[in-house]
Amino acid sequence: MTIKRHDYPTRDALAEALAGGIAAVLAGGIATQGSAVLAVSGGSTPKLLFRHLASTDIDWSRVTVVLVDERWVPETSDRSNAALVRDNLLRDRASAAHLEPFYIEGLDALEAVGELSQKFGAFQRPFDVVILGMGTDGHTASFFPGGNRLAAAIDPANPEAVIAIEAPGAGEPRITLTLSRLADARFLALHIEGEEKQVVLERALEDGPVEDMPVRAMLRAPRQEPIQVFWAP
Ligand SMILES: O=C(O)[C@H](O)[C@@H](O)[C@H](O)[C@H](O)COP(=O)(O)O
Repeated sequence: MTIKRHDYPTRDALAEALAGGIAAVLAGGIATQGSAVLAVSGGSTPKLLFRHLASTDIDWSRVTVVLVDERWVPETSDRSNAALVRDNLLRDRASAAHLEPFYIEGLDALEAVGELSQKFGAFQRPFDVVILGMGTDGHTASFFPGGNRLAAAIDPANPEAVIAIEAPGAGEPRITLTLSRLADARFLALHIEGEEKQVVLERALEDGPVEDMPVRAMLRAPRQEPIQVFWAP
């Protein structure tokens, strides 16, 4: 397992640096492929990062933004990751980017999986950039301890792009990109903040079952490049 730590004195300094790094990788993807895919997490941590990223000067019209995972709620819900991205990332210069959300009105997460798997399975591989978060229970994406499809979600040989998952700590049912779609990203960052998450990360880096702390599956995934861990107090 290789990680590279990037520690910053403040969350704002972290957001500025990480936004700059993401923008550079996306610009490289656009230059070489003509377009780029950025996969982002929801939750509370990425808001400041999104604000910084939105003002970076790249050709956002060539960027497709996808969600690492989504809570199965409409965009009118304040739990919607798609709404978080629309409100905080798809603005300023980044308003030209295209968001490909997961939520489909009228279907539950399980019913939507077939259509979503097809759609997201057809996306270019690998993604240019994947930004992960982490919960204090050791989940990342929607790979939750006790998740009903956790084994399939973190199976590196699973050919499916997305999976529906429910877990005691997850709130509503969720849709998540699978580990196999996330782990081969050209630039893969774990964005965590606060002392508590630092301690959780240290525990995750120790030996122990992935089922207890599913972020381990990502930290242990074989990669050419290290996972870039961005942390601020
Ligand atoms: O939709 C989600 O909940 C996420 O994508 C999830 O994996 C998130 O990254 C972590 O739960 C951290 O969340 P916080 O940033 O709120 O601590």
